[in-house]
Amino acid sequence: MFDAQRQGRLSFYMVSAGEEALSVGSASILDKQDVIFCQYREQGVFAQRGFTLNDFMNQLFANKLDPGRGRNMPVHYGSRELNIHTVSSPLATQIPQAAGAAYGLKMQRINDPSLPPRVVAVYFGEGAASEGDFHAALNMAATRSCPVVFICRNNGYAISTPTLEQYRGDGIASRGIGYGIDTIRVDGNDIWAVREVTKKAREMALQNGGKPILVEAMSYRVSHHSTSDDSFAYRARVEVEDWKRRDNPISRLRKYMEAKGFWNEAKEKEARESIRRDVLKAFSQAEREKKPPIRSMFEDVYEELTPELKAQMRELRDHLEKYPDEYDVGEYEGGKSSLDL
Ligand SMILES: Cc1ncc(C[n+]2csc(CCOP(=O)(O)OP(=O)(O)O)c2C)c(N)n1
Repeated sequence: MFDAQRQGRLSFYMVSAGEEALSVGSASILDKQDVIFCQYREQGVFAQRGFTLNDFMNQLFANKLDPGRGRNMPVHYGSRELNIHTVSSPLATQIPQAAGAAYGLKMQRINDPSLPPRVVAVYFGEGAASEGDFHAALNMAATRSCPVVFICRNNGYAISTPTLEQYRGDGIASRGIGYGIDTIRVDGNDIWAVREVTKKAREMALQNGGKPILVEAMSYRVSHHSTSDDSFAYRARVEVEDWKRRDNPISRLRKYMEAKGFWNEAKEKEARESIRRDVLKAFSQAEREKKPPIRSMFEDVYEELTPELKAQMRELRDHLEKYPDEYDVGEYEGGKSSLDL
């Protein structure tokens, strides 16, 4: 998808390479009923929970099958069915929202003890943890004893800011202690360690009516920050190549599986080929799909269109009729007629 952006077929993309163990490993332990808030580099969480290739592609191409109706930038996925709140760009806003959601879950269970125990898991980068929202969220979750697992992905960089310039203390973990929150730091590139820690964190978060837990998972951002970034302007190519080779969570898992006899070169080749085929199929399907109706830009704020919105819609329709050669309305579901009142 990064290459597709370079070919001009997609407006924007963010890669999560190097952080797969962290997102897939933690999500594989969480219950399907648990509520999740992501930052934007947790594709593995979505995939592990059942977000399909078509779901990813429909959002990336902002077509009519995207439940967000094409209103978000690519990579801002969300899924009501999978209990994952929609990714939101302003950094760290998801952290207090997660503390609040966890408080909500706690209150629901106090009112109705027959409800199943659930936690909230929230992911964020070490850069986002410099925002005031991070601190407000931890304090609120600690004082209100909210069942939330804060999962910090410490991947070494916040765009061009290395951790050396991000904080002077001992990373993010030491902050949890200051708020009275049980905290653990884990090797985020070891999928088994991540699973173990998430399992324990979830159990602890549900103890005694609920409490927050902070996990700091150490990893490395192998990719550029996004398609808008060239990371070799601020870090050496050799540093990235070294991390890819020496501490890649996928090759680590592969070596483990090969040693156990679960995996080999033939299986690897077959998997890579079939995954590539599936990705390209979903890609071309989503690319061909129509965009949401133009009308949808006026909808979903009010249950019914207000007189002002109707007037604006009429104005837009008149404008499109006046300049038919300037706009390609054919790529939108229903074309201009979606603007008929
Ligand atoms: C409030 C706010 N400030 C700045 C930005 C611009 N911005 C987007 S991502 C990013 C870096 C975040 O780094 P980190 O939280 O460590 O996550 P990573 O990208 O490393 O996964 C910045 C500064 C933003 N989106 N929102």
